[in-house]
Amino acid sequence: MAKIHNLGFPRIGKHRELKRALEAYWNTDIEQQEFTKQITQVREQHYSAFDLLDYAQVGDFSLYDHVLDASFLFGNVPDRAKVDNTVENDVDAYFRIARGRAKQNDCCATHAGEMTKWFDTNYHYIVPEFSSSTTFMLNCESLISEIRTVRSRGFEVKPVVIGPLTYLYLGKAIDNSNKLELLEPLLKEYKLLLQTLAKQGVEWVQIDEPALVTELSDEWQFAYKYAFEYLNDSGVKLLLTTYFGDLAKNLKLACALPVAGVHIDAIRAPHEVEILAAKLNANQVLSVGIVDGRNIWRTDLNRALALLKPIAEIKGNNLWLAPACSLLHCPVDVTIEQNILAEIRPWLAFAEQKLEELEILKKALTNTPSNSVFEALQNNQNIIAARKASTLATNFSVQQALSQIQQSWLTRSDPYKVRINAQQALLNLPRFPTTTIGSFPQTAEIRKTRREFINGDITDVTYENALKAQIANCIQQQESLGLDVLVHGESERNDMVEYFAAFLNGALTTQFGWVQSYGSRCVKPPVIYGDISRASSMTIQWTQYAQSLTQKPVKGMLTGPVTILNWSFVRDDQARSLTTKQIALAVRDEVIELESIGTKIIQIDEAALREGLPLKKSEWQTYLNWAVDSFKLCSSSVASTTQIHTHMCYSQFNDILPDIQRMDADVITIETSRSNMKLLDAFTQFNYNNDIGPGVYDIHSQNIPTTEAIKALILTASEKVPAQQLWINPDCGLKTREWKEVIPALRNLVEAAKQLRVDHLSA
Ligand SMILES: CN1c2c(nc(N)[nH]c2=O)NC[C@@H]1CNc1ccc(C(=O)N[C@@H](CCC(=O)N[C@@H](CCC(=O)N[C@@H](CCC(=O)O)C(=O)O)C(=O)O)C(=O)O)cc1
Ligand SMILES: N[C@@H](CCS)C(=O)O
Ligand SMILES: [Zn+2]
Repeated sequence: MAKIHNLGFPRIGKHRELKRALEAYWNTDIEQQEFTKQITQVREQHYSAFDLLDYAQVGDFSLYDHVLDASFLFGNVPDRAKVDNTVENDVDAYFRIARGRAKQNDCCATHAGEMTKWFDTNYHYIVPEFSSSTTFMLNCESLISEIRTVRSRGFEVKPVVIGPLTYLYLGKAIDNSNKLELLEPLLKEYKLLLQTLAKQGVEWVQIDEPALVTELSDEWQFAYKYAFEYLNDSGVKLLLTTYFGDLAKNLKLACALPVAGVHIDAIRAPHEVEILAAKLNANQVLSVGIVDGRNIWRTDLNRALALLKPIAEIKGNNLWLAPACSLLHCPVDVTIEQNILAEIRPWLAFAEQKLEELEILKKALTNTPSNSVFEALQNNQNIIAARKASTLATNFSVQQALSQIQQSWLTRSDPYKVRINAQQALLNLPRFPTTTIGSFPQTAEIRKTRREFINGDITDVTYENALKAQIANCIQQQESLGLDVLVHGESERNDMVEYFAAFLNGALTTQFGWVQSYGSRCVKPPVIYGDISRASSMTIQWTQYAQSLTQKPVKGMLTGPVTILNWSFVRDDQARSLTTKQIALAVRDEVIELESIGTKIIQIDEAALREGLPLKKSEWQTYLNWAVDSFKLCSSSVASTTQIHTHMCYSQFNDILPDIQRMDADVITIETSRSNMKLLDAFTQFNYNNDIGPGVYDIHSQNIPTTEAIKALILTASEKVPAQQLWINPDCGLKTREWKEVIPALRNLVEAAKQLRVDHLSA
C-alpha cells in the first residue's frame, strides 16, 4: 500500500501564533520561559497534522527560517552571533543573525544575515555565509530532542534536512572563494548527523535538494555524485527530495545517486513521474508530489489517480504520496474562512485539506477502497466539475477588452530623451531629486484602526478620516524634511498586493490565509479565480487628497501586474501570461484615471518581476517577454509629460538589463545600498539610458545612515551612472520601520543630496 508523508507544514500557525510569540519576545513583553511555552503550543499544530501521515516530518518547524536553522545545525554561525567569542547556541544568538541587533548602550550592534528569496517563492531565507576559512561543527541536540518528543506521541519520524549541495548553493561566499571547496568538511558533519540519527533508530531522512531542478554546471553535477556516495551507508535511508520544477538534465544524475528514494514534484514535472518510476530500481521509493504545495486549488483526485495508478502497479509499497513541495507556502486551514463566496469555497484546499486529499488518494489506491472513499472521490469530482462549469471565472467584457489591445498601447509616444525634457520642464526638480518608495511606517495605530473598521467597530467615515489624518501627517513630515517628490504613505494598504486585489473582479482576499514571508512577517496572497478587471478606482481618492495638501508633486502609487500575479494564488486553468495581461489592463485603467486627475508622476511597483524569473535560465526569455509587455501595457498610455516610475527591490539585473531597459520606465528605483552600488555595474556596462534611483538607505536595518555614508554612496553611484540620471531614495518602502528611525534617516538623505548639489554646482 502507498504511504503518505509531508515535506513540511506551515509554521506560522492558524492565527499567526508564532508571529505573536516572536514579536512579544523581541519586544521583551514576555520572558524566554513564557516564549518557550508559547512556541510549544504552536508546535502542537504541527503534531495535530501528523495524525493522517505514515511518517511525521521533524525538523521543518523553525523559529525564524529553516536555512538559518541549517546554519546553526552545522555550526556555520557568523562570529558576530557569538558572545565573548563562544558559540552560544541559544535563541538570542539565533535571532541576532536573523534580525540583527541595534546598538544598545553603545554595545553589541550586529548586522543581520542577508535575506533573499527561497527559489521562486515569496518566502525569504537568511543567506548562509561562507569563506575559505569556514568550518562546520554539528550541533543536533534540538533535532534529536524533537524526534524524541514526536516519537513519544506514537509517530514514526522522518527528519527533514536541507541537503549539502542545496545548502552550499543557497549561500554566499563573502570572499568569492569557491563554495564547493567546503563540500568535504561539510559532508563530514552531514555524515555524523546521519549516523547519529541512525543510532536513534531513525529509518528515513528527507534530504531536500531543490537545487537539482536548476541548471547545474558539470562541477556541481559531479559534486552531487561525490556527496551522495560519501553519505551512502550512513545507516539511514535517504529520500532525495526535489521540488519546484522538473529534473530535466539532472534526471539521470538523480536516478544514479545511491539513495533509498527520490521525491519528485508531480505538479511542475508530471512528465517525469513515469520516467522516474521506470528508472529507479524496484527497492527504491518513489515519492510523488501529487498535491500542489504552491497553490490553493482542490486537487482533481481522479486526474491524480490516473497518474498514480500505473505507478502504483510498478512501485507497489514503494510508492509514497506527498505534497509537491513543503506546505510552507500555503495557508493552514480553509475551514476557518467565513467570507469566501459560497460557490468558490469548496474549490479551495489549504494545508490541512491537502493532507486530507493525500489520505483519500492513498485509500483509493488500495485494492478494496471503502464506500467512504468512493463518496469522497465523488464529492471531489462534483467540486471539480462545479468549478469548471461555473460562470464566475468568465467575464466576456474582459475577453473583449483583451482582443482590442493594440500594439501601440505598449509603447510611449515619445522616446525617453524627449519625455524627460518635457517632464523636467513641468516638474522643475533639482539635480539629485529626493523621493521615497511609497510606504511610510505602518504603525500599530493604523493596523488597529483598520482592524476596528473590518470588525465594524468604526464607521466608513471614521476610518476614512483616520487615514486622511495619517496622509496629512505623512505629507507634512515629508515637506518638513524637504523631500522633492512626495508620496501619500500607503497607510490605507494592508499589503501592496492584497489591497489591489480587493478592487479587482475575479480575485478574492481571505481573512486568515496567512503565509510566512520572512520571520514573523506574513502576507495573505489573494486568490485569482477568474477574468480580472478593475471594479472601481483603487487609489484615486488618497492620491488626490495627498496632492491637495502640497504644492510638491505627489506620486501616484500602484502595484504592477507581474507583481500582483507573482504574489497571488493564481488560477490554474489558463496561462499566467494571459492572467497578467488582464491585470495589466486593470492597472492601466487606474494609470489613466490617475493622470486624468492631474497626477504628474505615477510609480508602478514591479518588486516581483525579477524574482519571478523561472529557475531554469533557458526559460527566462519567454517569461521576460510577456512580463515586460504587461508592464508596458499598463504604463505606456500616458502623455510624455507624465513621469512613470517603477521600483524593484531585488536588483541583480546583470543578466536582464535589456529587458529592464525595454520596460522604458522614466525612473527606476532599486535596492543597492548594501552592495555599495555594485549592482549598478550592470547599468554602466549596458549604458542604461533612463533615470535611476539606487537605494542609499538600507530599510531592512534599524541603523540610521549618516549624511556622510549616504554622500559616499551617491558619489560611488555617480562614478557608474551620469549624475543627471540619478535620484536619491531609500532601498524600498518604509512600512516596517518606525517614525523615529525614518525621520533622522530621511533628514540625512535630504541633507546629503543638498550638499552634493552644492558640490556639483561648484565643480
Ligand atoms: C515587499 N514585500 C512584500 C512581499 N509580498 C507581498 N505580498 N507584499 C510585500 O510587501 N514580498 C516581498 C516583501 C516582503 N516583505 C514584507 C514586509 C512586511 C510584511 C508585513 O509587515 N506583514 C504584516 C501583515 C500585513 C497585513 O496584511 N496587515 C494587515 C493586518 C494587520 C494585523 O495583523 N492586524 C492585527 C490587529 C492589529 C491590532 O489590533 O493592533 C490582527 O488582524 O490581528 C493590516 O495592516 O490591516 C505582518 O504583520 O506580518 C510582509 C512582507
Ligand atoms: N511601494 C511599496 C513598494 C515595496 S516593494 C512600498 O513602498 O512599500
Ligand atoms: Zn521594494
